[in-house]
Amino acid sequence: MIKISQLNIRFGDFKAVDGLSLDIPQGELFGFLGPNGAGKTTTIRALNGALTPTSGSIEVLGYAMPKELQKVKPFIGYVPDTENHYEDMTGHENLALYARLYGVPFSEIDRWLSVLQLSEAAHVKVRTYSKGMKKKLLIARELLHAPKLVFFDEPTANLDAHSIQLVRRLMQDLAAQGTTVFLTTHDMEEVEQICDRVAIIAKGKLLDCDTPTAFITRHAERFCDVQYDRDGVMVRHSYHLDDPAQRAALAHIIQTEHCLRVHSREFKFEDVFKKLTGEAYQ
Ligand SMILES: Nc1ncnc2c1ncn2[C@@H]1O[C@H](COP(=O)(O)OP(=O)(O)OP(=O)(O)O)[C@@H](O)[C@H]1O
Repeated sequence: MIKISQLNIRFGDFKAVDGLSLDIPQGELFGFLGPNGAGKTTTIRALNGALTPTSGSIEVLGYAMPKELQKVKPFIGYVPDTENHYEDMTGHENLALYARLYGVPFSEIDRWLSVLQLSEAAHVKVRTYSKGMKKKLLIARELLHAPKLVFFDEPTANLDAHSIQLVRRLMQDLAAQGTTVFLTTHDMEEVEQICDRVAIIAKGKLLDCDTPTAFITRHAERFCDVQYDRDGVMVRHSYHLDDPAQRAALAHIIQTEHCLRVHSREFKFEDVFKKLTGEAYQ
């Protein structure tokens, strides 16, 4: 579905993407993560054919990019992180423009407005829409032509809790139906909740690629926090459970001290991300 081999993208002397290789099968909900400036948007632009790589190769749906962009374009949806609607037109009119462009029946407009819970606002000018409504209209627009691959750039930023759940479920449904979902997000809870596989990049380089669970298992640092009362003074201490000496020290404290609290720390995907991208866990 997507095959990236040894991708390099330079801006002058600056390497924005550095030797990136990825293989993403059809129907996968793939998370593409990295700190600010890591090279995510640059990579997505190359995958969309908006930018020609310095070297390396990209294949999307079996077509070479950017050479065969026109052939692959009808099968791709791209939900950018900023809206670009015609504000003086209604939501329905905005979608109608795209429906005509892609030869999609108008019944699909009503269906997608309903899926994104925008039916009531269908005939209201987009100018009056809230930020969240504009984002949802953007998603409806990019799904209208039933693409086989959809790029979502921060789709749940600025959405309320209800809409976040709606959009996350929608991405999961799309993947379950065989659409490949390429998701960029800074929301680590989202990644843990919905992604099948995740790639983390930093400074243009791939750090690791796997399932969220495998990331946690491989990179987890296990800590136990203890509080005990020693002669009327509250002592707090953390033990690294991967260190045999600290495990023994913890066992000793539990046996000999009056422990008030023994608490193993939860290691989340966010902690893995921070660890891999340079922010220490402790
Ligand atoms: N057209 C350009 N010319 C020069 N440098 C660029 C250009 N586009 C991007 N860059 C640089 O490439 C690097 C990667 O940028 P990119 O936008 O891909 O990062 P990102 O991972 O999407 O970041 P964010 O999470 O902040 O959106 C940055 O240092 C950016 O300044």
